Amino acid sequence: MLNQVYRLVSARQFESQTIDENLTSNEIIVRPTYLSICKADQRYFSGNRSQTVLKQKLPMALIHEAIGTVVFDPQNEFSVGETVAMIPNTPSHQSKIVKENYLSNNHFRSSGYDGFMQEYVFLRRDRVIKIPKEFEPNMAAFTEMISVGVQALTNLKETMDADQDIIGIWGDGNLGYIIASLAKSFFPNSKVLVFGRHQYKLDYFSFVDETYLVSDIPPELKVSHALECTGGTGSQIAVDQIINHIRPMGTIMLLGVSENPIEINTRLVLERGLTLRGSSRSSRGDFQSAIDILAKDCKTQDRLCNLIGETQKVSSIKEVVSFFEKDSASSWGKGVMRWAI
Ligand SMILES: NC(=O)C1=CN([C@@H]2O[C@H](COP(=O)(O)OP(=O)(O)OC[C@H]3O[C@@H](n4cnc5c(N)ncnc54)[C@H](OP(=O)(O)O)[C@@H]3O)[C@@H](O)[C@H]2O)C=CC1
Ligand SMILES: O=C(CO)[C@H](O)[C@H](O)COP(=O)(O)O
Ligand SMILES: [Zn+2]
Repeated sequence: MLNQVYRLVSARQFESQTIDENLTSNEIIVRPTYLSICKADQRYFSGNRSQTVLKQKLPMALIHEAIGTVVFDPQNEFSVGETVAMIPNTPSHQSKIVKENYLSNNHFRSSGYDGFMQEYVFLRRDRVIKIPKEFEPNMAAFTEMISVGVQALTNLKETMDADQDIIGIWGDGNLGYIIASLAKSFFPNSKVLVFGRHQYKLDYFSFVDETYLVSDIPPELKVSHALECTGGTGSQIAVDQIINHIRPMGTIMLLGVSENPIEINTRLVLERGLTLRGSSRSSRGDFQSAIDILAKDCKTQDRLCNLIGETQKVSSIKEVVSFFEKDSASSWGKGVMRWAI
């Protein structure tokens, strides 16, 4: 079957390319409906990656956060028209030790492999997951990012010591907001504190116990454990501040993606017996947990709806380009495209 794939060929330039795809019985066909933009997509779109990486990964269809409707399932496990989230991570083997999102030869869509900016997406059936009908579709579009939050909080739970008093989240953007929204589901008895750079963003976090501007943290304030959700050069400053505000033997979960290596004060990491653990992407299990948490908890669903930023129906490549630009200039929330190409 001929399919149209909308690939980024160079910064700010997409091209429609026709590919011939054959469906195997283990695959289903999904028509994308709502596509949410991740910072990783923005870095490719704006050419904010090294020339070597761009040369290696482009042309490539962007977007790894999306829902769609089932068009065809040769095994009739999914009904036609059913809404599903698509899982970008496609592992080729399993391991009893390594989680599927850390396996070395897995394929991650929109990071070296075509993402969801396609007319139809052909996926292995274990790479789709049913979305409850009552979920707001713009919010459901960023289920992948919510599942990243589930993965990080699960990793933190696995690693942290018995002190669960105070969880600190550095970063007042999308990822910080998602993790703050999920934190009480994982640590109901912990205080949740958010540290950010902008008061107007911190105002969205009204449901957490305390928020602080990073320029104004009381010197004596200490957290038990911390999650770094800043990225870029902000990561170095955030990690340094966390090291100075974390109790001995605390765990720091690192989530922010930095283009260049950052410096870490290892002397203090050693002295304080800290654990630094990276958390990247998510597994099918994290998608299911994210959906289960939201299905049981309307408050968290409503909070995550407050993260919906710019939304727009897009019917042409020209509209996609202007939507990426609008999303990049937006001061709050996740940009979501209603896919009509
Ligand atoms: N590990 C994973 O699997 C994933 C990682 N990411 C990565 O996470 C990072 C954050 O993404 P996202 O939330 O969408 O981005 P946002 O830009 O929405 O959020 C980052 C926020 O952190 C603020 N910030 C910057 N420096 C600091 C600091 N030192 N202390 C506290 N806050 C700070 C930023 O302010 P300002 O704008 O002023 O800099 C911004 O408000 C990105 O690098 C992204 O690629 C995203 C998804 C999954
Ligand atoms: O957003 C993410 C997961 O949701 C990751 O940050 C993203 O996969 C990083 O990919 P890349 O190496 O291509 O920047
Ligand atoms: Zn992402």
